[in-house]
Amino acid sequence: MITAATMRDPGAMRHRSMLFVPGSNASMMSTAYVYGADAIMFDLEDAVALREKDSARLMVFHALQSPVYAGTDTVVRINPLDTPYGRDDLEACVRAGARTIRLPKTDSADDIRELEHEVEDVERDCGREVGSTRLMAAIESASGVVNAVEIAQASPRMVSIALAGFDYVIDLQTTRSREGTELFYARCAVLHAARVAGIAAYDVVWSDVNDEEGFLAEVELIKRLGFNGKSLVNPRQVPLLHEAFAPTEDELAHAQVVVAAAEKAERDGLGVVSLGGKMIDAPIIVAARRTIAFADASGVRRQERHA
Ligand SMILES: CC(=O)SCCNC(=O)CCNC(=O)[C@H](O)C(C)(C)COP(=O)(O)OP(=O)(O)OC[C@H]1O[C@@H](n2cnc3c(N)ncnc32)[C@H](O)[C@@H]1OP(=O)(O)O
Ligand SMILES: O=C([O-])CC(=O)C(=O)O
Ligand SMILES: [Mg+2]
Repeated sequence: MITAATMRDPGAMRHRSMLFVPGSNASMMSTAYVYGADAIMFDLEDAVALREKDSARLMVFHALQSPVYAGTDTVVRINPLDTPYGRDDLEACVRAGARTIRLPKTDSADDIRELEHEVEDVERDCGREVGSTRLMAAIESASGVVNAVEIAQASPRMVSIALAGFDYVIDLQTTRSREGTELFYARCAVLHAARVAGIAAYDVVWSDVNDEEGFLAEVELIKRLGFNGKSLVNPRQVPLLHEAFAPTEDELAHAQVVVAAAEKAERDGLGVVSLGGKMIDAPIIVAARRTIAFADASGVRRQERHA
């Protein structure tokens, strides 16, 4: 039986970066794995021109099976199922062993249930383990935002949900600003939906790849809101994002001391711990463990700490 627990490995929740790579660009696809993104997302949707849809699908089919992507978390953004390309995209990607399918323009839980049904048919057909393909939804409309909780909970295969800001602002009848005021409600709604469902939340892409300052300001905002990470369009954004999400050495050192004190209290049979006169309770211990997990994902060096 497919359960949420079997689909969601804790590693997927620690992802910060999901790098878009146009499925029609052979040169980008052949090198994308070197940039250290937590997940590589081959795109068959809006980055691919209509006349290249079939050739891009074939290239992604081969890239997914290439040994260079064997150790990479691969995501494919297929075309919506109500387009002439969606079902062919899905079949090719599931057959080739994509770890996650990203459904763009998800407006309702029914979109995910339809996708799940189709994925299961292909898995059975090609002899892949039923349930081995994970799903994620990109929310790109007001309907999607309003239905975000049902979408996030629509299938045990769901591992994450992403806000897609460019199409969303068109639906909202506004434009994308540098500070992102127009995205605030949607960001909070998508994030809450992810947390209710126990899955990861990804923020919008930042398209002006030369505006490093604007990108970093947005990253600070989404980190503070609680997002797991962000969809990216350019390799230069990967280290910037990872660095911004990495705890400082001081934050890591404090988290380690908190966890060590909590573990000692548990061994000593004490319920409440005091650290430097401050009470350490359960939420603080959870936050400290989260900091350590982020530090591990970011490669921040740990030192032995004792209570
Ligand atoms: C709204 C949406 O739907 S967004 C999702 C769809 N869009 C995409 O997938 C866009 C992907 N990104 C890109 O095409 C490009 O990064 C752009 C157009 C944003 C910027 O292009 P440039 O300014 O030329 O990028 P830049 O100069 O940083 O490229 C440097 C190198 O990185 C490579 N590169 C750039 N973007 C990517 C990428 N997304 N994946 C892999 N490699 C990339 C380039 O091929 C180049 O390689 P080279 O040095 O071997 O020639
Ligand atoms: O899915 C994404 O992150 C990008 C996208 O399509 C959008 O912003 O409309
Ligand atoms: Mg879009």
